[in-house]
Amino acid sequence: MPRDRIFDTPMPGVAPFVFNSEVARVFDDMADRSIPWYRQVEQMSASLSAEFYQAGSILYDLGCSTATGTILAAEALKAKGFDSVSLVGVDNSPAMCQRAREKLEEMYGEDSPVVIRNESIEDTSLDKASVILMNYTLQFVSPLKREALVRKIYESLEHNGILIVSDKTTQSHTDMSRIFIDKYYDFKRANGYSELEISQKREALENVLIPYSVQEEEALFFDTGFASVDRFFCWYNFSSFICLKR
Ligand SMILES: C[S@@+](CC[C@H](N)C(=O)[O-])C[C@H]1O[C@@H](n2cnc3c(N)ncnc32)[C@H](O)[C@@H]1O
Ligand SMILES: O=C(O)C(=O)C[C@]1(C(=O)O)C=C[C@@H](O)C=C1
Repeated sequence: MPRDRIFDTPMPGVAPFVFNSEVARVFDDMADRSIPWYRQVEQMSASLSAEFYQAGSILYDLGCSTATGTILAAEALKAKGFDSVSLVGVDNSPAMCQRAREKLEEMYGEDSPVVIRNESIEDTSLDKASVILMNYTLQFVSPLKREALVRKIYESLEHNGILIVSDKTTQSHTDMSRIFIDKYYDFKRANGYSELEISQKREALENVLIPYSVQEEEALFFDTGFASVDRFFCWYNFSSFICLKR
């Protein structure tokens, strides 16, 4: 797996973070070293997906990147005993879609249960959806567009369908946000990122990754109409939610 060294040389002016080919090439390592308990959260998302997937329906993975979570979900559905499963990964980065298709080809050859769409999640159609995954992606959608997007997701879901969302969050008080962010930077240091990498990435993500508080995120899902909204994972400034439509 190629190592993420994107921010390890001094940059005179740090450009806003984009999911380009440079990022796509190292994304799996970046996610492993930058997202707390990344593989476990993806596995938990896959396992919950298998509980709620309905035969004949489609699982969507919005902002699928290199399809790591999509593949885990496909495997969890198959392990649950569904004869035929259908999954759609959506990402607006051509480089991410290309990497996702390469991984799917390696894993399944001609028989992939996953189709990758290079589209924006705002525009993509979500027919026959029983499970929608949106891990670490809503935080990159403009706050002005989040409500409309979650409404579209809610309306697309079948009865008893679920939305799973993971995001970086702020806390209910700025002092606590600061402490949690410090803990997060300790985590990055422990995973081999230097002070330069941490500070340049922080600059690149400013106004690109816009976190909501846990309360704002929960309110967004409840206000859209979800019958239940529960956190199934929390680590300092990262949370994962499962939202059920009744
Ligand atoms: C942090 S990554 C998501 C990781 C992935 N869900 C996982 O769990 O491994 C965010 C992804 O969302 C995609 N993305 C951001 N905004 C998008 C949009 N409006 N439409 C489609 N994809 C989007 C980016 O290209 C990127 O690949
Ligand atoms: O906030 C940071 O510094 C991060 O690196 C987090 C984060 C994320 O949560 O999506 C940002 C970009 C990459 O996609 C991987 C990790």
